[in-house]
This record gives sequence, C-alpha cells and structure tokens, in this order.
Amino acid sequence: ATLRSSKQSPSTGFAAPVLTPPKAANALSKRLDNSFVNPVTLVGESSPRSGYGVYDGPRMSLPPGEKPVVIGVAADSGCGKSTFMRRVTQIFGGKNVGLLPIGRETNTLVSDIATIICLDDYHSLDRKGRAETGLSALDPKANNFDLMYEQVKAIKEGTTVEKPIYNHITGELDPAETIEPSPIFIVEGLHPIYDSRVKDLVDFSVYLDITDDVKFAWKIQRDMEERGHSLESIQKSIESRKPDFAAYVEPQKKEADIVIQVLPSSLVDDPKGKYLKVRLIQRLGVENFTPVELFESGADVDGFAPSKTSVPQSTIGLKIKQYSEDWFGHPARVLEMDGEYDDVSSLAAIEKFLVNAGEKSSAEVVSAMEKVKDAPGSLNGTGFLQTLCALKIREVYEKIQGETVEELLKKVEAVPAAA
Ligand SMILES: Nc1ncnc2c1ncn2[C@@H]1O[C@H](COP(=O)(O)OP(=O)(O)OP(=O)(O)O)[C@@H](O)[C@H]1O
Ligand SMILES: O=C(CO)[C@H](O)[C@H](O)COP(=O)(O)O
Repeated sequence: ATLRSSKQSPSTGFAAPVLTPPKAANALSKRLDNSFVNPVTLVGESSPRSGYGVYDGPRMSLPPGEKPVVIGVAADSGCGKSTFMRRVTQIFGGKNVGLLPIGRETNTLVSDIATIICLDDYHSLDRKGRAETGLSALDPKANNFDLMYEQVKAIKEGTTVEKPIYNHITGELDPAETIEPSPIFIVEGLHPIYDSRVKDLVDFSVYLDITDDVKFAWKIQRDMEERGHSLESIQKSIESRKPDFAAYVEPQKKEADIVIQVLPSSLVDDPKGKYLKVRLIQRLGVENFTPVELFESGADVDGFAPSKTSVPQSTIGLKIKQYSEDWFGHPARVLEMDGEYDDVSSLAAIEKFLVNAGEKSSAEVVSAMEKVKDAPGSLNGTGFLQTLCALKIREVYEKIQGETVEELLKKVEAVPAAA
C-alpha cells in the first residue's frame, strides 16, 4: 500500500489561496486532537458539516490492485446523515475524522481509510439559479448527474477526480477540490441511488427514512432552537420541498439494501415525535449481506420487553419486535425498537442475543455506542439500529475486499507522523 501523510498530499492545499469565509477561518487554526471529532462549530451553520474540525492525520492511498468499496447513504436534509456518519466512521476505526484540508469551505469528510463526499456538490444550479428557475435542489434538473456518474465511476476505478463544491454558506459553486480514491468511499446526500448508473456503482446502500412528524420535530429542534428560524418558516420549507422529495428522493427507499425508518412511538400518544419507534428494514438476497437478527435467524419476536432491571427505562419503556415484511416487492427482515432506555451500557443485555451482527467482540455494539454517546438518538432505537447498520456496512466492506478493517488500519498506523 502507498501510505502518505495528508500534509504531503497534493490535495491538501494548505498553501492554496484562502477563500475561507470568516466562520471557517477559525476552523483552520484549530488542530484535531485524537478524539473522534472536534466538537466546536467550525464551518457555516447551514453547512452539512458543522461540528467537524479539519482532518489532520495520515491517509491511506489504495493498496495496489484494490478498488474502493462504494457505500451510498440517501436522505433528505436534516434527517440525521451527519449523526449516522459519526457512527459509521467510528465503526471503521479511524482515530479521527475531519474535513478534507483544502484551506477553504468543503463538504468532504475524511478519515485515514475513508472518504465521505456530499452529493450536494453536484448541484448544477446554485442558490440564485434555483431561485431564478423555481427549481428546488431536489430536482434532477438542478443537479449534474452525468458528472456524478463519471466521477463516482472514476473513483471506483481508482482514479483521482476534481469534484465541484457547493458552498452552503454562500449558496454558490466553488472551485473544485481534488478527491483521491480511498478504500472506503461513501456518497451521501439526496440522490445516491436515484440515477441507475450511479446506483449500479454503489456496492451497498442505506436510506434514512424519517417520517414527516419526526422530521418536523428534528427540524424544529435544530432550525428553531439552534438557528433562530420561525415555526412558520420551518413549516413552509418542509411543505415546499414535499412534492420534489416525493418525486425524486423518497423513491430511493424502495431500492436501498437497508432502510432505517424513524416513526413516532406506538407506546404512547406523542404527536410531537419526542419518542421514537425505529425499524431496521433489511432486504434479503443482497450480495455479501445477511440481516442482523435477535435470538435466532428467521425467528419472529412479538414484543420483547427487557426488564427494567437489566435495561433501565424511566420514560415510556422499551419494546423490541422482529418480523418478515414485503418491502416494495422485496422480502425483508425487520428489527424494530420502540421507546427509550436510560443508559447505553445496559444494552449489553440485548446485544448478547444478537445473531449475525458482524461484531468483532461480544460487546462491540455497546462500546461503539459509548464512544459517541453524546450523539442524538443514543438512548433510543436510532442509535442502536444505526450502530447495527454500521457494523453490517463494515462486514460488507470486508467481504468485498477480502481484508479486515483492522488489517487496513495497521498499514496506516505504520506511517510516521507528518513533520
Ligand atoms: N437520532 C436522532 N434523534 C433525535 N434527533 C436527531 C437524531 N438524529 C438527528 N437528529 C436531529 O436532527 C438534526 C439534523 O441531524 P443531522 O445534522 O445529523 O442531519 P443531516 O441529514 O446531516 O442534516 P443536513 O444535511 O441538513 O446537514 C440534528 O441537529 C438533531 O437535532
Ligand atoms: O437539500 C439540501 C441538501 O443539503 C439543501 O437544501 C441543498 O443542498 C441546498 O442547500 P442550501 O439550502 O444551503 O442552498
């Protein structure tokens, strides 16, 4: 494998002209410690990447003869992609994760072995262009799918690309950034499996299906409480996106290999979506993938309620189900968790019953969740099932590549620290 420090990479661009907006300038002077992410807000508040520092560690080029494994993650804006990415990159074992260090605003996240690009970068119309044409960012006509296809294909073949950048702070298209292929390549955004050419390049796909009531609750929490938007403007924005969301984003959930669906809880009457029921919908017959299940593969579970002694629950309680379902014409196995628990570590009482979880140790789920326990959803099914999904993604990766993530990481650890 060719190993090098990111600082030596031609793509790092620390010497490039600084086009950094004031909010991001701060970010560049901060160095990541060894923690998972730098928790301060570093890029613009409207950026999908607020909360990440600049990556500052060794990066791994593709080992000779190896091709990146491409994972697609589809979801509407504000549906928890960033949170899910934290869980996924954590499972892939990177010591830290951060923004590609190009010296200006970017949507690309990297770790030592993974690259995560945001498909917003393929918007062909900038904010002004969309306002003038009346097209939304969700409309294929506002996106360059041909370029998306060509570049994902090139990456998959192991070729470096110059990818455009959509700047969420200015609403404009910025000069391109250099994206080099890495062993794990995640494409996340509105349309990773909408265009059939790109879908065919994706080795495994996940759709985050946040139902309207919950989406509204999460948007209120973030856009009203954290960004000062009014309730009316949030409502208006969600309503205005609905037709294009239904036409161009939502259909992808029929095609995804795993869907993580988040609904209001059925345990209480909770119209505000505070309590959640989460379903991990796993398609059968997908190459390199076997669903994670509870107790026994193929067994139905009709309302397993762990005792409050083994899994403390001080709010609405916890109920787990497992069943088969026809998911838009495809057979699927569903693992469902409704309600909340008080403490991540108590999930060990459930973890021990998992089958085909792809764990490397008997307590890996709890330990992975504890590392990001401040992330939203850590005390409900979103955190638990997103973690199980991340383990399955790693398993798919290892099956395709014929190499474990630990083996890959060892090669990175062998790199001397950058001067
Ligand atoms: N599992 C969860 N439980 C509760 N709230 C959540 C959960 N996941 C996300 N949220 C809420 O939704 C908001 C959006 O989450 P996140 O930033 O991960 O989504 P996103 O899809 O990356 O958004 P965007 O693309 O708009 O940047 C968070 O600020 C948080 O308040
Ligand atoms: O659907 C979205 C995905 O993130 C955004 O709304 C889209 O990218 C446009 O971004 P902005 O609102 O910052 O102009």
